[in-house]
Amino acid sequence: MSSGNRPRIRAAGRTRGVPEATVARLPVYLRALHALADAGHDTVSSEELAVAAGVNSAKLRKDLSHLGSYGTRGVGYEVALLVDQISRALGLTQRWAVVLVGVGNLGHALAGYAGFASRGFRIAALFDADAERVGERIAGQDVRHIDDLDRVVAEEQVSIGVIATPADAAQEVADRLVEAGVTSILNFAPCVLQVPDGVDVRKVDLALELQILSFHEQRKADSAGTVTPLPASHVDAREVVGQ
Ligand SMILES: NC(=O)c1ccc[n+]([C@@H]2O[C@H](COP(=O)([O-])OP(=O)(O)OC[C@H]3O[C@@H](n4cnc5c(N)ncnc54)[C@H](O)[C@@H]3O)[C@@H](O)[C@H]2O)c1
Repeated sequence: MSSGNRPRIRAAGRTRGVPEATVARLPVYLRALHALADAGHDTVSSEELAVAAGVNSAKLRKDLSHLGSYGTRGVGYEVALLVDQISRALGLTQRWAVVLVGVGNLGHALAGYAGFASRGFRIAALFDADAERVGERIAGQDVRHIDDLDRVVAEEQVSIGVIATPADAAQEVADRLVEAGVTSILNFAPCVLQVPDGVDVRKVDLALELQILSFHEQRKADSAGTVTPLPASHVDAREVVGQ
C-alpha cells in the first residue's frame, strides 16, 4: 500500500489498540450475545459465552478486556451491557450506508440479503457498468450506472463499498470507489486490490475457504490411507493455487 496523508489509526496489526484478530472475533461474540438475549439471558459467564461463540474462554476474556469489559466474579457479563460495548467498538451504533458494484449473479444475491439491514448496514445504491442492467429493480433499488458513483457516494455519505464484479474489473472499480470517497471495501472478486493508505480492504473468498477445508480433508485421508488422489489431469494446478 502506498502512504497517504490521511491519519492512520492502525499500527502493527492493531486498530485503536485492539488487535485485528480480536476485532475479527467481536462480531462473533455479538451474534452469540444477541442469541443469548433472545433466549432471555440477562447475564452470561465467560465460559458460556465462549462455548456459544466457539472460542476458548481465556481468549474471550482477553478479547473483552481490550474493550475495558472484565465481567463480575461469580456473575459474569451483563448481556445488554456487553452488546452495547461491542456494538460501540464495532461502530454499529450508527447505520452505515453501503454501495454495491457489480449486480450479476452474486450481486443480485447480496442486494437481496436481509442480513445487512439487521446488522446495521443500509444498501444505499447498486451499480453496474452494463447498460442492460441499469434500471433493473432489485430488492427495492434501481440499478444505477457506475458513472453515477461519485454523486451518490457524496450525497449518501457512503464510506463502505462492496465489489462483486469480475476480477479483471475489480481494481478499476476499487480506484473509482476510493476516488469517490469510499474508505472501506469488501471485495468478493478473486484478486488482490491496491489501495492507498487509509483505505481498508476485506476479502471474501469462498473458494479459498474450501481449499482450506480440502487441506484438512487431505490430511485426514492421508492419515487414514483411504483416498487415491485424482490423476493430475483432473486438476489444473494454476487454478487451484493461483485462482
Ligand atoms: N467471494 C466469493 O466467495 C465469490 C463467490 C462467487 C463469485 N465470486 C466473484 O464475484 C464476482 C462476481 O461474480 P458473478 O458470478 O456475480 O459475475 P457476473 O458476471 O454474473 O456479474 C458481474 C457483474 O459485474 C458487472 N461489471 C463488470 N465490470 C464492471 C465495472 N467496471 N463496473 C461495474 N460493474 C461491472 C457486470 O456487468 C456484471 O453485471 C466475480 O469476481 C466472482 O469470481 C466470489
